[in-house]
Formats: sequence, structure tokens, C-alpha cells
Amino acid sequence: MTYNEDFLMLANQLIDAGQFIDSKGWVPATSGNFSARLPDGTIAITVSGKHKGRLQLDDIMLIDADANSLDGKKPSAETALHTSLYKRFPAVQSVLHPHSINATLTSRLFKSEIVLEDYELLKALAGIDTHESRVVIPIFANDQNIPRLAEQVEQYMDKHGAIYAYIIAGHGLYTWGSSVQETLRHLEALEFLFDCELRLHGVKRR
Ligand SMILES: CSCCC(=O)C(=O)COP(=O)(O)O
Ligand SMILES: [Zn+2]
Repeated sequence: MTYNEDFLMLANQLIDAGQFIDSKGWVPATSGNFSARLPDGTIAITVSGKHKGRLQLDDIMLIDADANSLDGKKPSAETALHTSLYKRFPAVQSVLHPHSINATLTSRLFKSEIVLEDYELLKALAGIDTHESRVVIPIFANDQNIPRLAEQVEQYMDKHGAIYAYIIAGHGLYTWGSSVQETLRHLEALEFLFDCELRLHGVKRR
């Protein structure tokens, strides 16, 4: 398979993102998955089962909008969670899914959602320009049936509108944005904010 320039550029961005995310300890073992949408609507996504902090070009593959492999490789087991976001939001160009301690602990402490308000760092989220904002991050029960989990997320957004991210309980975080860089910014900000909440509630001391 010959990949085009768009694919190579985005694949390299995902590799770099993985190294940064791993440097923070947010993708232990082979956890997590990342993707980015190409201008033609196809999607570069991590293959299943690789360490996301040590990705090689060969560990990024191409799928269509319906999650079909276009190069014979096996995509992330959680691909449906990515494709449903791309289908719903035309502006979304990247999805990042880490398995961080903070997201996992947050789901243990807060059962159905975490509310983030009065934090200056909320302004790192696209479209927010004041700390006087209220951002709800829903928490969904984990499910090994990924299409069913994707449907849960869809139903939540049908009812509540767009969100910045969601947590899967005992599992990890999904967040997205208009580029890999913006999605990384969302991820870093949310991690900081989860950390604040965990410390505030005495779950963490440092
Ligand atoms: C060892 S982590 C279990 C699977 C998972 O939750 C994950 O994020 C990684 O799955 P993938 O198929 O994308 O490697
Ligand atoms: Zn996962």
C-alpha cells in the first residue's frame, strides 16, 4: 500500500503525540488509541495492540469512515468510538484515547459525570473564553461491546448536545478536536483539571 502525503503527515503527528502522551504515563502497556481524519474523509488510526508511546509508521493504518480497513491491517479494537465521533462532528479531525490514572480515578470518585467550573484552564478548550464556564464530562460504564458503548455515547449527545470529552469508567478518556494539536491541548487541560478535582477530594496528595 502506498500512503499519500496527508496520511504520512498525520501518521507522524500521531506518533509524536503518542510519545508525548506516553511521557506523561497516560498510555501504559498497550492501552490507548489515536486517530486523525484526512481531507478525503479516510482516517489514519493506530493498529490494535501496539505500545502507543513507541509507534512506528507501520503501526498507523488507514480505514474508511465506516471503519473498514483499507490496507489489510487490523485497526484499534475501539475504532467504532472514533468513527462515530467523526460522523457526528464534521469539524472533528482527531481523536485521542489515553488510559490515564487521573481519568480512571475520576471515574471511581464521580459516578456519572465530573463537572469542571471556575478554572482558568477551561480556556484551553476550544470555544471557551472565560473561567466562568461549566464543562460536564460524562462517565459511561465500561463495556466490551464497543458498538453498544458507542451507541451510549451517541444517545447521551443526542440528549445533552456536544461535549468535549467522555470517560469510560475504569478504563480511560476520549477527547477530540479540530487537529491533533488541539486534541492534545484538550487532553492536557483535562488531565490537569481532573488532577485538581482528585486532590480537592483528597484522592491524591501530589
Ligand atoms: C491493554 S488495553 C485494552 C484495550 C484498550 O482499552 C485500548 O485502548 C487499546 O486497544 P487497541 O486495540 O486500540 O490497541
Ligand atoms: Zn481503551
